[in-house]
Amino acid sequence: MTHVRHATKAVDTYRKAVATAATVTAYVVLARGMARELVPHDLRAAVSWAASLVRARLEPLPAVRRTVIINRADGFDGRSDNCFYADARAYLATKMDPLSMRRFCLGGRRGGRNMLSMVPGDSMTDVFEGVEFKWSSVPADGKSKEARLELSFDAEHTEMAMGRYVPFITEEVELARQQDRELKIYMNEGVTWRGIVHHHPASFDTLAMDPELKRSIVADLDRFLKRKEYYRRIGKAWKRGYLLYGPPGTGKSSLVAAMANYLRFNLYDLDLSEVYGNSALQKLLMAMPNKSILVIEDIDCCFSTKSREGGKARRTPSRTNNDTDEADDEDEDSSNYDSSERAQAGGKIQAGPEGLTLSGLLNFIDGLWSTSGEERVIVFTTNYKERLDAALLRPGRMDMHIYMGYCGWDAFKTLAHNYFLVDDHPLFPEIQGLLDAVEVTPAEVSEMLLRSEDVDDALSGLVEFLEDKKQAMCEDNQNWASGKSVHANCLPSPVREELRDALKREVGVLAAQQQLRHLGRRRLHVGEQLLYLREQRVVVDEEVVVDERLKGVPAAVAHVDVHVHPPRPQQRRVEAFLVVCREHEQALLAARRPQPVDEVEQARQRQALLILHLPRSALRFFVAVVGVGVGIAIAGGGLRHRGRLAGFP
Ligand SMILES: Nc1ncnc2c1ncn2[C@@H]1O[C@H](COP(=O)(O)OP(=O)(O)OP(=O)(O)O)[C@@H](O)[C@H]1O
Repeated sequence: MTHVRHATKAVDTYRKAVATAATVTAYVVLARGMARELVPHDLRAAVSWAASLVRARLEPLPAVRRTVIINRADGFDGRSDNCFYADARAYLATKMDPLSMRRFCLGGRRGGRNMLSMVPGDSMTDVFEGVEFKWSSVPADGKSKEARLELSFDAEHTEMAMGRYVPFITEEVELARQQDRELKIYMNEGVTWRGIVHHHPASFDTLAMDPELKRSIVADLDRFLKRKEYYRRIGKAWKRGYLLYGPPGTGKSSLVAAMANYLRFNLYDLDLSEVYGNSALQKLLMAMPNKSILVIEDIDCCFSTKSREGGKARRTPSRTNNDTDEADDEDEDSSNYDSSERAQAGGKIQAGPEGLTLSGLLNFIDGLWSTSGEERVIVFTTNYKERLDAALLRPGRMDMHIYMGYCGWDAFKTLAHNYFLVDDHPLFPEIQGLLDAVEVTPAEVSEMLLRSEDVDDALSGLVEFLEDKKQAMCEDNQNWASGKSVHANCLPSPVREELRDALKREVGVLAAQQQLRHLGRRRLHVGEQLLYLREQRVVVDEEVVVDERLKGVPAAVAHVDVHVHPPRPQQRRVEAFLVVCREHEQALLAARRPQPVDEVEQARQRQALLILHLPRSALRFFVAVVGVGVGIAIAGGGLRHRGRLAGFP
């Protein structure tokens, strides 16, 4: 019943509404007819004009548009290229979505990729800060022989378009170009830089290190990039310094490469032993462009202690700290060096005002770079921070000190992910426990992971390696305590340091370093393997990356094994084998086999002479192309064969 009552009520309401509408319409028609009849035509026209005036006031005006024409060729002569045309095309290519376009052009390679572009006659819209900008590709016509781009927008946004949008496009494209460009690494040769393409794959993703530290480095680099105005305002050169320190093989060079890849800056690897004086250094530094990274590796080896202590007896950087010790020994025992070596060394060792000290170098960099150039990063690396000059460690000198340490759990997980894309594995807990117990470098772990493509095999191999290391460490600790022979790498760090110093002091390992320096080698990984201290005989195997830059060239990475046999200080003998490894493993073995001393001596002397007289580039060529697979022996007091020396009293 209620339902029927509701329906009847609705029908009544509807009827009333229809009747009212009909009445209103009838009145309007009637009023219109009467107005037409009664109101004079002029009055009606005046009312209509007034109404249109009010309407025009209330309605918005159609927007005035501005159009910017961007020709392919430049303004006046029409012969040079218009840079902004290329920028705009590159920018639009990144904004085009092929899925939403009916047709588009493909071509004009950039950074090894094909670029999309509009078909002449088509247009697209880009939105910047909420404002629409219309881009059209206009075909050639009577006005212009070449197709052009047109950018149109509402006139009220003209200021924004020219002041922000156009510069934004240029900056974006410049940034993308930087990302696309091939990076280079430059080495100093005389007073010039020589560059080769730098394809180091290291990135912050692949770098195995403490994640917090990694984040802080990236944040620091980002902040540095953004602070152009800040540096200008405080009147300082726009540069940032990083000191990387830690044991060999912990990723210092990899971090430098990751920085270069992240910033897209070229690397300038300064070998101070090749710099003959202040003016040469000045020329080199001045020749470095903006957006570059200056790297000086093993900075602790570049300056003598005396120069560090106040410059009383300054020398050029070609001598190492360690050399200094040796030099002191030389005073006691000048028979250690023959006159030709002395002459050779003398080519670079000059006392006096021309010599560089570390603080001098730093001031030089500050001075030169504050007057010219900007956006530079400077990186020093060292294995021994404690040996560094106070000038370098002074607050404000190097902006960030970064310790690259042994492989921890987080670092291992990064490596495992890099090599096998695994984030978990049944062997992980065991590995974690072992990593807590032994000191192992990321380089050692990487090497173990590289040994097999099968994750189970590789991780089992790593577990075995770590267990051996742990075992050796325990044994060596016991041996060390009871005065027996030791495996130095497995000793606790302080003891190892002590040993290293003792080794240097007692047996002059650095005689070997001095020799190796003449081979143009870059870095020395001191990895003492066996110390038979009680027998007063030391065998040191030093692995030397002859030249980091040769990586990637087949057979370019070499080992130098240095064997020091020091019965008495004045009878030191140093033997160095420079052996191209990997593909030439056989040659390495052959070179180690006992051979008649005379033959070996002659052959090696020839090679040594050849190498000593070759410039670095030729040395690299020699090593890389000819593939020197045999050892080069150099002895402190003459060349000798290992077999003979092993029996030295
Ligand atoms: N932290 C790391 N992350 C990833 N890989 C690493 C790391 N450390 C070392 N490696 C691996 O070991 C190799 C050697 O490392 P790298 O040359 O960077 O060490 P380093 O600390 O610079 O050594 P050195 O002090 O002897 O110059 C690298 O090519 C890389 O494969």
